Amino acid sequence: MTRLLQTIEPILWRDEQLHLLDQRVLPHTEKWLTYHDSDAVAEAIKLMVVRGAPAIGVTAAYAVVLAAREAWFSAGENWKEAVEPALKRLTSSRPTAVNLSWAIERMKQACASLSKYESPEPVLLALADRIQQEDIKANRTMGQYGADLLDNDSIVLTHCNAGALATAGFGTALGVIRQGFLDGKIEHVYVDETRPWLQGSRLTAWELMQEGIPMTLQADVAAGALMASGRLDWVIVGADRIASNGDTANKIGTYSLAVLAKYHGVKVMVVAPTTTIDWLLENGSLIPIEQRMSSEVSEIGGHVIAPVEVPVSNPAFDVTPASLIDAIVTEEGVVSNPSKEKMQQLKKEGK
Ligand SMILES: CSC[C@H]1O[C@H](OP(=O)(O)O)[C@H](O)[C@@H]1O
Repeated sequence: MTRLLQTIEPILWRDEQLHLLDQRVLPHTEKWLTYHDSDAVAEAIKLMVVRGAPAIGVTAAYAVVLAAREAWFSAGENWKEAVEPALKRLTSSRPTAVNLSWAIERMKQACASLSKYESPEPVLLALADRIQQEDIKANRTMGQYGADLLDNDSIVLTHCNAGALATAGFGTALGVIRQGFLDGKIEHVYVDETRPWLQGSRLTAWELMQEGIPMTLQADVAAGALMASGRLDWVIVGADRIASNGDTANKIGTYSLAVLAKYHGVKVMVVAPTTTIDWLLENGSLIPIEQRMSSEVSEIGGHVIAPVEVPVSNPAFDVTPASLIDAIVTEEGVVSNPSKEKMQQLKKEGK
């Protein structure tokens, strides 16, 4: 029987405020932070209190509600002009995940349709709630689409965290792994620790262990040897921005996994809602790659591990060309061996 898993939901709107599960201190501390100011939410996104492309988008939608409330109280009928600067600051909080700008744009379109003489909050809150529920629904749909691609007794590897914590709930890559496990198709999951921010060891391991899904944590650098062993069937990952030809930006290290997978005959599955697809981008070379602070590499848990003032490069994402991807799973359907033509077909026909 398929149990409908009630997974954690890291974003909650309650008592007219936004509550975020602080993912910087998981797995050993479960701490919720409360926000009533959109600039504080922008800072929370930048600092990765909340992270993961879809989760960032849902969070931004609620931050627009907070910004519009403030604009209405401060500027009254001029709230539409007054809200603009806060939305710009929200949009610039992280550059790669297109879900962020997509959600803010969708909320802005709603603002444009509202009367300037009434508080925008009720309508905007209803839309933010809808965006949150749409994400969970999409994740469950993708979970089944992706699980249907798996053979029985599949052994899979995942990188970073594309789980319930990276979304409004259930997860994208982990949604496929959850549904695959529920369908009896997952024998084992290998979890890359995912340096430098350790989303794998701190977040993905936590999610899978809570649900009793058999997994093993490994150092990122162990992935090649695992593939060489011949044991691995799939690499299953999320995405932060997918170009119109299928090139995919995801956590740094994904490209390396895809090259290794091609060499070892392991299949690569990208799982992402269509809100992650940037139809305006010709290819992946145009995806902005976030450069994050040096201390994420030179320190662990606040302990300095490298020489003081060591020069650091810390790109948060890399781009995997569509040619190295076997399947892009969306809530509108699966694109096998993605190409510009096949992505256009998805856009036109959907599922
Ligand atoms: C559900 S996709 C999540 C996606 O976002 C992660 O990046 P970050 O933790 O920096 O927000 C990673 O790329 C995941 O695949």
